[in-house]
Order: sequence, then C-alpha cells, then structure tokens
Amino acid sequence: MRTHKIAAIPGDGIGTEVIAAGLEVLKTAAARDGGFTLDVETFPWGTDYYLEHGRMMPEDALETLKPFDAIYFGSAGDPRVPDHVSLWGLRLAICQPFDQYANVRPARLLPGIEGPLRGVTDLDWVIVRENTEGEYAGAGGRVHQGHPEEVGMDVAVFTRAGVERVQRFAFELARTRPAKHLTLVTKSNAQRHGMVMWDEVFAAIKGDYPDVETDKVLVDAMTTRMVLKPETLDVIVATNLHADILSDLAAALSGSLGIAPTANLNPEARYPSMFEPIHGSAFDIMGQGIANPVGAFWSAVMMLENLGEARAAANLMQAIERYTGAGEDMPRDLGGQATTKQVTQAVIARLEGRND
Ligand SMILES: NC(=O)c1ccc[n+]([C@@H]2O[C@H](COP(=O)([O-])OP(=O)(O)OC[C@H]3O[C@@H](n4cnc5c(N)ncnc54)[C@H](O)[C@@H]3O)[C@@H](O)[C@H]2O)c1
Ligand SMILES: O=C(O)[C@@H](O)[C@@H](O)C(=O)O
Ligand SMILES: [K+]
Ligand SMILES: [Mn+2]
Repeated sequence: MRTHKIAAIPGDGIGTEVIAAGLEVLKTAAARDGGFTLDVETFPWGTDYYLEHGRMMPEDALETLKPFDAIYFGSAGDPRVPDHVSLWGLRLAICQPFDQYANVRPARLLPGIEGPLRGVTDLDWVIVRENTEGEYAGAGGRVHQGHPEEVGMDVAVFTRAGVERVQRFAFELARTRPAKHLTLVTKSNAQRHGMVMWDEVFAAIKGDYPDVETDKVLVDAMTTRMVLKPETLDVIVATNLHADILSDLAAALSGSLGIAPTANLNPEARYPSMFEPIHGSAFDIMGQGIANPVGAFWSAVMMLENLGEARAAANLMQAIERYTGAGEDMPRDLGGQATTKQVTQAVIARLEGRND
C-alpha cells in the first residue's frame, strides 16, 4: 500500500472550513481507491498562531514541511492582522523558498454550472502564473517613513531563468491539451524593461514547440477577450500579479471564485508542491459554514494527480461533477442555499457510489 504524507495548513477564515471539508473528502477518496493511504498532519499556523507567537508559522516550518509529499493549504488572511503580514508570513513564505514557480489555475465550466456569460458553454482554460518573482519579488522599500517626502517602492524583478522556466512549463502543458494553444499575457507597451524581456524570451523559445500555436495579448485587452471571446483561449501564461488578477476573473466567468483550484508546483519535485483553492479567507462569510468547498475539492484532485494517484483523482473529479450536474441545491455563491457540510456530504455520497 502506498502512503503519501500530507501537511495540511488550513490557515485563516474559510480556509479552515474548506480544508476540513477537503480532508474528509480525501479520506473517502483514499478509502474507496484502496491502493494508498494519506498520512495527514495538520499544522495550526496562521493568524491565531501569529497573535500568540508573533509569526505566522514557526521559524523551522520549512524544515518541518520539507519531508512531506504535498501541502494542502487553505488561506492566509485575517482582519486582525494586515494582509501583507499574513500573506508574506505564510503563503509566500512557502511558495518562494520551495521554488513553487509554476502556479497552475484551471478554469472550466463544470456540468450544471452556468457562468455569467450568455450562451457560453465551453470555457476551458488553464492559467499558468509565474509564482516566485515578478511583481511579488518582494524587492523595494519605504524611505522617509511617516514624513511628507515618504517614498514607497515595489520593484518587479524578472530574471531570464525565471521567465524561461515558467514559459517552458506552459508550453509543455499546452502541448498535452487538444487545442495546443498558448497565449502570452504581457504589458510590454508600458513596462519597457522586464516585460520586454518576458516577450523576448517567449519569442526565443517558441520555436522549440512547433506543435503549439501561440499569440500575445496585452493584459488590459486580455480582460475583454476573456469576457467576449472566451473560446479563443486555452493555456495562458502570465506574470505573478497579472495572473493573480486574471485568475479571479476566470473563476467568476466559470461560475464562482469558490470553485477555482490551484497547484503551486515545484515541477522538479525538489520541494513539496502546495495545493489550495485560489480564493482567500472571505471575511464576509467566515465562520458561517456556508463557504463553497468545491475549490478545495478540485485542488485535492490536483494534489492526487501530483501524487501519482490518477485513478483516485479522476474519481474525485467525477464525484464533484456528478454533484454539480445533478441539479441539487448549490452553495450560496452559486445561487443556492447548501452549506459547506451539505456540499461535502453530496460529493462523498457520489464517491461512495450513492446518489448516482
Ligand atoms: N492564497 C491565499 O492565501 C489568499 C488568496 C486570496 C486572498 N487572500 C486573503 O484573504 C483575505 C480576503 O481577501 P479577498 O476578500 O480579497 O478575497 P476572498 O477570495 O477571500 O473573497 C472575495 C469574495 O469571494 C467570496 N468567496 C471567496 N471564496 C469563497 C467560497 N469558497 N465560497 C463562497 N464565497 C467565496 C468571498 O465571500 C468574498 O465576497 C485577505 O486577507 C487576502 O489577503 C489569501
Ligand atoms: O496574490 C496572492 O498570492 C494571494 O493573495 C492570492 O490572491 C492568491 O491568488 O494566491
Ligand atoms: K487560498
Ligand atoms: Mn488571488
């Protein structure tokens, strides 16, 4: 029997609610599969930990996480602590040192879910977000703090190696999909250094993937293309910040932010990869038991795929799609009344072969 060691970090807000639900679903998925077990350890890191210890996670957290096969993450962010402290103290403090440079964000209209776009039925994209540098490099600073001449700088850092590896990852991914199409998102009209290099690297490597059709679009125009011509997009590669913004839009266009999953991958597997819904702590609904757990479930599918459990991953995805396609009560973000618990039970029922 294979055993996979999973570090669960529910974090803050609805992160704790959807990860608890996701762990239940994963337990059922493993039991139904019978070929593997998940050895899950849950770490109580996040804002409560911060308020007690002055840090979002312990000093040796990365050493603790390193031996795990995967990390299952909820959200970092709580109204009691500034957002930049929580994000930099937890999510980015794991993604960056673990070199999880390829952030993969699928967006697809699941059965039974109607997106906000009239007449659109075949939205199926994967956004590849650069996940270690760019606008999130953390370079910059504040000078003359509190004085009238104060300066605040966030410097975007693009390295040729960092750009090339994530773009090659996106080409390889595009190659595995029926449409074999890759769109480069850029802003090289206004940002004339890093973004121009970003475009140049793309132009230089695309010849290595003659089977992949490409195009290039400025990020502002990309927003309208996603809304008006969604069928022209397949795989999309974008910088850390651009892809962060576009992926929330993609999630909304495919029904709701509550559905969308993500994998923070270290493709070479030198470090564990991390799987999380793309949404955050949802201050407005936290603690109410009404968060949509589907994004956390779909992220669990991506985690199972990454662990080599393709059959269990496919079964879990099918269980999710059977639920969304069944015309049962949906969670509130999708216009229904179902609670997190009810959605979880509905998906577990499908996994167990009930309610088919
Ligand atoms: N990866 C992460 O850890 C991550 C991601 C995004 C935001 N955040 C943090 O979360 C906090 C809140 O950020 P925000 O409000 O910009 O974004 P958010 O994703 O938390 O919420 C945006 C809106 O979407 C709704 N929503 C999100 N997920 C949902 C779900 N599963 N079910 C139903 N509705 C859902 C929320 O109720 C809210 O109205 C901030 O501290 C932010 O920094 C963390
Ligand atoms: O930008 C981030 O990294 C987070 O705030 C979050 O929005 C995400 O998408 O991971
Ligand atoms: K998240
Ligand atoms: Mn985001």
